[in-house]
Amino acid sequence: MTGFSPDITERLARARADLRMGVPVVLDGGAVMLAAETLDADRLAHLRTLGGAPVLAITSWRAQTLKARAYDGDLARIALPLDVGLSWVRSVADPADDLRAPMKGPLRSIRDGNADLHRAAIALTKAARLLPAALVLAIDDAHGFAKAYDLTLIPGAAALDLTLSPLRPVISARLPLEVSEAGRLHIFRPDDGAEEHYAVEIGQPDRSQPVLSRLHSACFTGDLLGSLKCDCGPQLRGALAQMGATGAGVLLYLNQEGRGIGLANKMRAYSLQDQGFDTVEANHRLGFEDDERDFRIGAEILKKMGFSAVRLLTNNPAKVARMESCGIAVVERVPLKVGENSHNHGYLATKAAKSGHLL
Ligand SMILES: Nc1nc2c(ncn2[C@@H]2O[C@H](COP(=O)(O)OP(=O)(O)OP(=O)(O)O)[C@@H](O)[C@H]2O)c(=O)[nH]1
Ligand SMILES: [Zn+2]
Repeated sequence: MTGFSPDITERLARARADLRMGVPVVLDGGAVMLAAETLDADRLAHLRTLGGAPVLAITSWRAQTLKARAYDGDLARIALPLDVGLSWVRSVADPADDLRAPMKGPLRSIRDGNADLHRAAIALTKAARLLPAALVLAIDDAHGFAKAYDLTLIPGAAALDLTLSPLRPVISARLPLEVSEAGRLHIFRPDDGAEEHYAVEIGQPDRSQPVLSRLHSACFTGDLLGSLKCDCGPQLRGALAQMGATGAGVLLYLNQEGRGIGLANKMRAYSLQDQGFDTVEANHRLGFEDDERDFRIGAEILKKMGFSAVRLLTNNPAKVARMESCGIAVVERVPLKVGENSHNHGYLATKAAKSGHLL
């Protein structure tokens, strides 16, 4: 019982908002962190006055591109040299200028300190949809430090805890659509203050039978702008059309833009793709996994709506496996091959070759 005080989930939501503004966050367990992307000169100067040995925590993907050592598996910790400023931090975190100015180093990786706290710091920057890089300084008295500077304090372990925030149905209303007049839009809101997700229900699907279903990940560029770089827009409309034609279905619109890295990072990935990297390489150069989505959200919404079995519209076998592992039976994979063009041909081929998508 915390009464008026924010619980851990709510503190994490605050921490994400703080990091997006450039405000430091304190990790219980002994560290203060700042997101590399939103760091400014003033706060970097302040960090310097605190003494100690700040490190820039990056993922091993990013370290690989920078040819820096990653001693902790998925994590690399780079010592912050004494004589560097904001532009050094930015250039380690952001691959935009890698090709133009490849030398950031030599970068000295460290082995000491609490690796889990550094991991938590990176997880928080990802959750804030920023570049996955955090400046971290060990401190002795986390509680006192947070109080002195009026900073959000979170248990470091909470950022590493992958439990799914509960999702609550907010409202649903009738929504006649071009594909079917019997449409209904449901809104689901996570307790942790993150993005809402939507379910479009077509007709009145029988809850005791497998429902024709699509888990669609948000793609602002494809869904709304008609981008030719991917196949999302035609897949969205194609899935709805099939549901309309058969009279029943449920399309989940999951706000996990850019396979979970956010629109700004997706545009960074597009910019790298213009330099010749493919969709998977671009994610890795930025420091991300190739897919950062959490499909438990989709499974949770289906269960909340009373569905336990689906005929899943997808070309992605990993999606099928993740639904099954979350307790949703996928009785059939229904292929959804639409929207191939000369611009997205390479993208679709890369997904087939590297991500296991079926052509
Ligand atoms: N990071 C990144 N995300 C992309 C890129 N192109 C599209 N996306 C995002 O990828 C998501 C769509 O995922 P896809 O990999 O196309 O397809 P899928 O959902 O895995 O599989 P299907 O069910 O077959 O469509 C959307 O969130 C898009 O915003 C890209 O080049 N980089
Ligand atoms: Zn897309």
